[in-house]
Amino acid sequence: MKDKVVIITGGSSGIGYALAEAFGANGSKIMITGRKQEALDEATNKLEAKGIEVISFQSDVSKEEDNQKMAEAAVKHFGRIDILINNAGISMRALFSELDLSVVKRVMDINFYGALYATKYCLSEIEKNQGSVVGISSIAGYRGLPARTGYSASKFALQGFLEVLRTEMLKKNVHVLTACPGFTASNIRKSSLTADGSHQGDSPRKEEKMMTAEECANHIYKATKKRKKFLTLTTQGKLTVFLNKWIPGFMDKVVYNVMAKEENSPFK
Ligand SMILES: NC(=O)c1ccc[n+]([C@@H]2O[C@H](COP(=O)([O-])OP(=O)(O)OC[C@H]3O[C@@H](n4cnc5c(N)ncnc54)[C@H](O)[C@@H]3O)[C@@H](O)[C@H]2O)c1
Repeated sequence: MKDKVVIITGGSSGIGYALAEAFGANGSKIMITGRKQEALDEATNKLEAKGIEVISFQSDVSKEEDNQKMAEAAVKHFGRIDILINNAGISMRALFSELDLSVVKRVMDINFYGALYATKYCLSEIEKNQGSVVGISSIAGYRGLPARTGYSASKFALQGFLEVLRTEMLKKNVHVLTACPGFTASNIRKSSLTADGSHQGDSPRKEEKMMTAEECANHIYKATKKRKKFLTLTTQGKLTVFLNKWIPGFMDKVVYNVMAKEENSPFK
């Protein structure tokens, strides 16, 4: 991974920031992107203090033109792109019957279209270098989670896109990884959108009991290095994917009961 140029969207916090640390610690050159320059500056300073070669680029993944500019800026600065990690994402939590449809659109624009745009503008460079496209999906991209219609739909769509890309790139030796973390401690649940599009504010789950962002990033780093096609994390996540394939009706009940136990569950 030494000297590989890695773009990480949404790289100023959570799993994205931990990925910047993991790749950077192994000698990769990093570009982190995000919407807020202040958060990017703070993350860049912390990474530089660890001896990591890093630049930031202010960009909203849901805006196609920002992704084109991002790819151009990476090539201008580093001369190449080897790995794109489509990490930027948001979540939502509300029953579909109560949900303002603009929330689903916002989630799709970031989680699905954001990855599509970023990949579109980085792909020719990645092809030249026989590099990698990594998509950070979720267990929710294999098994729909109640009160997460928009989120699950965006991750199912992402996985469909990645599967086709992987197949199209077979003879070009471009590696495509679909990475599916399970519950990982981060801000994603606090910033989740509610039925009317406002932020949830609190996590409904015990974040301290989850995998850390650093552990998650290390798994993704290793899977990228080994050019694995799939990474499914946590025993609970693997079991969910496996059982859902064979007994989806039974899993409806299991998943309903698990999600209904969350704090302030919309089912109550
Ligand atoms: N934390 C989990 O439990 C979990 C589980 C499975 C998958 N994931 C996925 O991991 C990825 C990272 O999430 P996280 O848990 O680290 O949460 P996080 O909220 O810490 O990170 C998400 C990052 O994306 C950025 N972002 C959001 N909208 C953006 C936009 N329009 N343009 C650019 N950047 C934007 C945020 O600012 C943030 O830096 C997401 O794709 C998420 O769906 C997380």
